[in-house]
Amino acid sequence: MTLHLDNLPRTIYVEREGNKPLVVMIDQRALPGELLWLRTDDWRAVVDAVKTLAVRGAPAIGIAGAAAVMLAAFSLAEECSSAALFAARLRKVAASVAEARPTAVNLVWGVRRATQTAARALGAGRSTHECAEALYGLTEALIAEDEAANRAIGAHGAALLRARAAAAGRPLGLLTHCNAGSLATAFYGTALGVVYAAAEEGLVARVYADETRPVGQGARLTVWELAQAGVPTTLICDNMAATMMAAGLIDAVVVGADRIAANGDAANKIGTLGVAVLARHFGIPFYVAAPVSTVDLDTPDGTAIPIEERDASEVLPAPLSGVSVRNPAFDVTPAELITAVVTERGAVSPADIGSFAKE
Ligand SMILES: CSC[C@H]1O[C@H](OP(=O)(O)O)[C@H](O)[C@@H]1O
Repeated sequence: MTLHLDNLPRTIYVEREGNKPLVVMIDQRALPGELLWLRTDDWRAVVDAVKTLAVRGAPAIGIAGAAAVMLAAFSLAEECSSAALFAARLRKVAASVAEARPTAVNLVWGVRRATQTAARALGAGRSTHECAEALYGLTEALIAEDEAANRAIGAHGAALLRARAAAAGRPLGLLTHCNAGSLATAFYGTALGVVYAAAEEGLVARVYADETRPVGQGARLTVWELAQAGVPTTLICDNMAATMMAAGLIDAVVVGADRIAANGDAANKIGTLGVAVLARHFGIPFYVAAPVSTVDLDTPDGTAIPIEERDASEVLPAPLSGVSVRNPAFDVTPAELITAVVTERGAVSPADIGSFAKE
């Protein structure tokens, strides 16, 4: 299968306009209709983009978190008369950025990478402007690190699917939920990174993409991304997954994750748990693809993962009197329903993810 990954735009990156740093992000709210870009030097605009899902996906919002702290550092270096005041105000901004969305641990991880870099720079006697420049360098490094991790995840995931395709004697039908693709990362994607790597080996016959209500990351983002890349794709409603599995069309499920607890329980887009239960019923392997930065050793199990409750209007745009709405943006798949977690370091049983991530 000839892929066209060069058709995929980069999701988030940084650039200079003169000396001014800019964060450039695809505004994913406009896809698939329009490819629009947000370009800003204001950290508050980056936080708003995360909150409004203009930029979304665990690794992508981790990078956005670090980038927002970086933009704040450049502004504060101009405003603050002392390093102490700069440090205090940067810490306050960082805390605000980290609160933008609660479930994906990558956001806190990205902000922490930035605050640690800033503390090291200031501790080494660097100026506040030099500290801001160090954060710009960090943001570029995180973007490169993320893409490299995604390509490694893809390779490890393709190895698993190679064995499945060999056993089946044919290319595979895969199901995915939400968007854990290039659009959810700096580039290439995690679950879709596995798809791309496997597709390049001729291991993929077709991807079945859940529409993923209520925000439609599958219907708006995944099918657009896979079509751009040239992967045969079928869009299905979320309530069709069982029928596709019963018809023997699905050989494996590959999804992303927003936070993986120390015991291997994994939080991902709402609806993932249902897919995992169905996969278990039909004897279909269920893979979670995520970088090690998505593993949160401070969260012992899935019950401790904070689940974002988003606005009711995403589910019911016109409120009905007497009708309440729930809109949890994520659910938690227990480790026992996960066949393997595929990371950049390799594939591992979810039960072993804690020790694996510590290495
Ligand atoms: C590669 S992780 C992507 C992950 O993030 C999505 O959530 P959201 O679109 O709300 O940021 C979804 O859970 C994906 O699996």
